[in-house]
Amino acid sequence: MKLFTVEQIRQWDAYTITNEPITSVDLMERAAGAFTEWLLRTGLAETHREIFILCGMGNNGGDGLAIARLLYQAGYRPHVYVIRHSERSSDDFVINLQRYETLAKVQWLEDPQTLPLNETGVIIDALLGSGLTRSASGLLAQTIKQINASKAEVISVDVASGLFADQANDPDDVIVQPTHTVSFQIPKLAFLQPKNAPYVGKWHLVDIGLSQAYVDLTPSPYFYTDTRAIPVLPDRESFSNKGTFGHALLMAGSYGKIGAAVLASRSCLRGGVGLLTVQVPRCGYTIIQTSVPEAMCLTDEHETELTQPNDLSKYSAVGIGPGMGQAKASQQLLRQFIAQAQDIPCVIDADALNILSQERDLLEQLPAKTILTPHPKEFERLLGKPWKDDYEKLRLLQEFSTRYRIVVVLKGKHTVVASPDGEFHFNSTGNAGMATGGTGDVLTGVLTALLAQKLEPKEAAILGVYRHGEAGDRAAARRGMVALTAGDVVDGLRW
Ligand SMILES: NC(=O)C1=CN([C@@H]2O[C@H](COP(=O)(O)OP(=O)(O)OC[C@H]3O[C@@H](n4cnc5c(N)ncnc54)[C@H](OP(=O)(O)O)[C@@H]3O)[C@@H](O)[C@H]2O)[C@H](O)CC1
Ligand SMILES: [K+]
Repeated sequence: MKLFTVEQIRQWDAYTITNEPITSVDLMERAAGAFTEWLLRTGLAETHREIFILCGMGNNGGDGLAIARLLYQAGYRPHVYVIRHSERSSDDFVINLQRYETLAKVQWLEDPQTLPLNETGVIIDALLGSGLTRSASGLLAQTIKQINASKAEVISVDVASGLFADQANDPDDVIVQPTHTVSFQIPKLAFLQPKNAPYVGKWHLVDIGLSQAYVDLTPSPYFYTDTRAIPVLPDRESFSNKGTFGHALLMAGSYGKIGAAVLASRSCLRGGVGLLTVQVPRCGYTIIQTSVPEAMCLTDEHETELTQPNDLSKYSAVGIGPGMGQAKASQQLLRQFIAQAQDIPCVIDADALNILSQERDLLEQLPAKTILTPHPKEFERLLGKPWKDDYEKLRLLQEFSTRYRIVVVLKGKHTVVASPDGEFHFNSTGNAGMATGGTGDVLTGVLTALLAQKLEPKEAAILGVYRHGEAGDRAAARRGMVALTAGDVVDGLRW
């Protein structure tokens, strides 16, 4: 799914109004109808619950008033408040105010302290939406503080009031902290940024029928990987043999961390590779041979560390780094590996990334088909500097990916795949149970398997990250997030 900036969403609105055609107030009616249907379907607005609808004077407030009317017509009796936060009001706000007032009165809120909010009620937050132009202050900020203090269930319309939909907020901004955000048509970029988690809650999309033609015509670097957008593996022909699906090499493990090599190997096999060779230090030989009998084991001459370069020419892809440690000899090995692997697709992870951060000249020499898989701390080390906010992080990520012509998988709740063509693909699968040791090694194995099957690095990264998260979701469904281990993620892989 393509994602847009606030300015593009405004143009999308206008394009739909002109080309469908539909009047803007009817489009608002459609948005309010979709929100109300969601609300009634979820049972969050049961009849015994008090419903408070807090409206601004722009189109987000207009949505709030239209929702109030639809609920009223469905038999509910919401308390509707309007806040005078601006000199101006939008035309569709005015129309919807008049329509509501044919049924009941609204209250113009003068003093937020008087709001009778309580924890058994449900608050519909329609103060401000994507039209936010500055941080909330004054009466608006006081109202938002009251909402957050109420402990009521809060449902934000389109976007939490006070949250910028496509740029960073200041750390001390006052922003609604909703339980749910019900957003129109597409997730806003803000929903995918880690620092915004408290200002999004669980987010849901409702379809308001904005023009598909506009989506097709409008370029954007931002994408959300949902089921409709994942790349596919080629079909397995009935005459294929194990050679068809590539021969992968994993270089992983050190004394005390052979488990990382085991996990990456198991997931590489579940990723569909034809043949797998695992290079581990001597101490890992028996472990690999007994716990991953499907793999061939290549033992390093060193007892506890990876040190030995080997002939890479027979491998279709290599994954290097899980559990590898950062011993001097392993640093030298990585240097030799990079020099040798120029024509081989490879995944560089974990300790190998930390070695790259220290030996920065190696970044300039990375093979053309490289995927790096840092978590935020590792990426910060690779950059050599921290970022100011999540959006600056994305800019730096894009610069980094373009400069070194590599795909970077930045791991997190919405893992983002950045590619040298400037695109960002945010992942939609996975869960907090996966924040546990070894899940990164599992991802490295999967990505190596996909590269070995000749997927391009960008497609391999988007698909592998998606399936890895999906496997984690299966594991969480079976065991719960607390009990989830990296091995369960391997078991959850399906294609
Ligand atoms: N395509 C869609 O998704 C549709 C969205 N709809 C809804 O419309 C809003 C966006 O509406 P818009 O009128 O553009 O913006 P807001 O309602 O968010 O804001 C209105 C005005 O508020 C003023 N403003 C902005 N920031 C502040 C602030 N910090 N303090 C006080 N006032 C503020 C500003 O006006 P000024 O002239 O005062 O600057 C804004 O213009 C979207 O989120 C959806 O809910 C449609 O209903 C359907 C299609
Ligand atoms: K809102």
